[in-house]
Amino acid sequence: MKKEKGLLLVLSGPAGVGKGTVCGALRQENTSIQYSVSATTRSPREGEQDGVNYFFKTREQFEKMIEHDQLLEWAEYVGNYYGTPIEYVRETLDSGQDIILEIEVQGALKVRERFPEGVFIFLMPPSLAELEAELLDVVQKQKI
Ligand SMILES: Nc1nc2c(ncn2[C@@H]2O[C@H](COP(=O)(O)OP(=O)(O)O)[C@@H](O)[C@H]2O)c(=O)[nH]1
Ligand SMILES: Nc1ncnc2c1ncn2[C@@H]1O[C@H](COP(=O)(O)OP(=O)(O)O)[C@@H](O)[C@H]1O
Repeated sequence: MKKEKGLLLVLSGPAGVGKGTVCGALRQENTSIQYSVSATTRSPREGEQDGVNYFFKTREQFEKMIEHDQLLEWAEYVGNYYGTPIEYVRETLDSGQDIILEIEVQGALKVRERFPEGVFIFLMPPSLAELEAELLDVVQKQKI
């Protein structure tokens, strides 16, 4: 019998809304959901590992990935490229496992064009004022 394809889940929303927190909580649950590791041209932060948090690339390497159609979607965000390597997503779905992407909004819209059968989750802040306060807090902590 043919195996059912896995489910593509996309978690998106504005910066600081809590996407990372939701994904982190999901990981604690030890579900069988797989997590897509994105490629990015931003520098690794302290404690981040190549291949675990992101695949860290130069702009030239990233542009080659775009050229060779190796990304399901990509976007430029705050001066850096971010993109989802397509092969792992395909393999995972073909093997019948579910996969989640945690990506910003432009990327999520592109995924929706290619995979309309996916499940798209858009996280909203309780209010714009709370989002603004949260972002100011993040900026102060990271001294962006
Ligand atoms: N379009 C797209 N966005 C991504 C991808 N990977 C991460 N992002 C998003 O890029 C934004 C910045 O991520 P990051 O630099 O790790 O900072 P932080 O998540 O705000 O701490 C976040 O909104 C991520 O969800 C990707 O593969 N594609
Ligand atoms: N439900 C929530 N209520 C209040 N603060 C939250 C909530 N979820 C996450 N946070 C806080 O908001 C900040 C941004 O969360 P994060 O998950 O990094 O957002 P994103 O990945 O969308 O940028 C963190 O300091 C986190 O602790």
